[in-house]
Amino acid sequence: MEVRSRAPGKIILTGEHAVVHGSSAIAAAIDLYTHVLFRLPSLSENHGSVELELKDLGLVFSWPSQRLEERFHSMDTLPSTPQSCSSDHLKLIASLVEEKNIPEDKIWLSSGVCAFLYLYTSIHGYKPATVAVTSELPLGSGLGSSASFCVALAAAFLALSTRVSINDEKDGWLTLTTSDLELVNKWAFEGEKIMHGKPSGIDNTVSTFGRVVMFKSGELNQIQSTAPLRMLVTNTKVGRNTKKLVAGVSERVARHPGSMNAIFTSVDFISKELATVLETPTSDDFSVTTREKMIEELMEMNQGLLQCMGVSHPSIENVLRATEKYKLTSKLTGAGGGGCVLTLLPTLITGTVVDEVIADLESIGFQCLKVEVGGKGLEVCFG
Ligand SMILES: Nc1ncnc2c1ncn2[C@@H]1O[C@H](COP(=O)(O)OP(=O)(O)OP(=O)(O)O)[C@@H](O)[C@H]1O
Ligand SMILES: C[C@@](O)(CCO)CC(=O)[O-]
Ligand SMILES: [Mg+2]
Repeated sequence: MEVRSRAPGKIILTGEHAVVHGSSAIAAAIDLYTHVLFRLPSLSENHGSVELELKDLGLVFSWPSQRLEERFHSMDTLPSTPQSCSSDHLKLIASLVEEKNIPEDKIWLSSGVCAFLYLYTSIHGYKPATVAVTSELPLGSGLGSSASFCVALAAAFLALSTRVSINDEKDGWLTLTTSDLELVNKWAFEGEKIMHGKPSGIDNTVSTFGRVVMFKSGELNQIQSTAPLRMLVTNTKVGRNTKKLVAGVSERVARHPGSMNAIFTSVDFISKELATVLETPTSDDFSVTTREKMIEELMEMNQGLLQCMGVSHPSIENVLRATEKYKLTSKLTGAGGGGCVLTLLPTLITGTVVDEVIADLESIGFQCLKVEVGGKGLEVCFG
C-alpha cells in the first residue's frame, strides 16, 4: 500500500514570537510544499526495516524493525490519540538517530529525523516501511519547513493506519475532513515540539488547514481576505535555528517581563487590526491603495517590535534598506535571525519595478521567491 501527501509552507504576516506568548498572529499558506511518499511493503517486498529517504539531501536512514522493537519494547502500546514525546522516549529516539552519525555539516537534520521516528513509531509501531521526503521549501528559513514536514508525515502515516474521510477531490489530490485534519494537526504539533521546543502551533495549523488564518493560544479563525495579497519572499540564506531563537525571546522576557509583555500586547493589537483590514471590502471610501498602505504600516510596526524582541539580523536589515529605496515595506517572517523576509508588492507596482527589486536583492546575494499567498493546505493522494 502507498500514499502521497503534500503540505504547504507558510508566511507569518504579523505576530511571530509574540504568538508563543499568547498574542494573536496572522499566517498564510504559500504554494511551496513538502512532499511525502509512504509505502508499507507487501510480504514479498518486506525488507524488514523502517527507511527514511531525504531525497533533496541524498541521505537514507534505515532501522531494522527488530531493533526498533528491542529499543521501544518497554514503551506502552501505540497511543490512540496524539501524545507528547516524553523525555525518556526522546532520549531513546535520539540515541537511534545518533547511531546514524549524521555528518557534522547536516547535524541540523537530527531534530527532523527524531520527529520522523517519533511520529512513525507512535502511529505505525515498528512495521517495515519506506518513507521518501522532498521539499520545495528552503529548510530552516522561516517558511515553516519543519511544520510542513511534520504535517505531511503525520497525514501519510494516518492515511494508511486508519480510514481517513475525504472531504473534496481535485486532480487526484484529496482534502481530508475537518476532524481528520484536526487529528493530523495534533500529531504534527507533537513533531514540532521535538524540533521547536516550545512551538505555538501556528505553523503546523496553517500548513494543515491552508488559507489565511488568525491564531491565538491554539484557537484558529479563518480570515476571509477581500483582496489578493502579493508578497515577495527574500531568503537571506542566513541559517538559524527556530528553537534557539524562540528560547532567546523567552530569556529576554525573564529579564524584562514588563516591557516584553507590553510588546506582546502591541503585537496582539497589530494582528487584530490586520485581520480587520484584510476582511474589510474595498470601496470608494476604502481603496486598494489605502488598504495596502494600512497593511504596510502594520508590517512596519511589527518589524520594529521584532527588533525589540532581538530576532532581527543585519541581513534582514539589508533587505529592509534595499526595498525601502523602492518605497516598499518589508518585515522578517518566521523566527527571524536571518531566514526569510516579506515585502508587500502593491497592486499598482509594475512587473518591471518588481524585476528591478529582485535583481537588486539578488545582486547582494539574496534569493527571491514569488509565492502565491493563502492557498490550499494539506492534501493526500492514494496509489
Ligand atoms: N524536508 C525535510 N527533511 C528533513 N528535515 C526537515 C525537512 N524540513 C524541515 N526539516 C527539519 O526542520 C528543521 C528546520 O526547522 P526550523 O523550525 O528551524 O525552520 P523552519 O521551520 O524552516 O522555519 P520557521 O520555523 O521559522 O518557520 C531542519 O533543521 C530539519 O531538522
Ligand atoms: C517564531 C514562531 O512564532 C514562528 C516560527 O515560524 C514560533 C512558533 O510560533 O511556534
Ligand atoms: Mg519551524
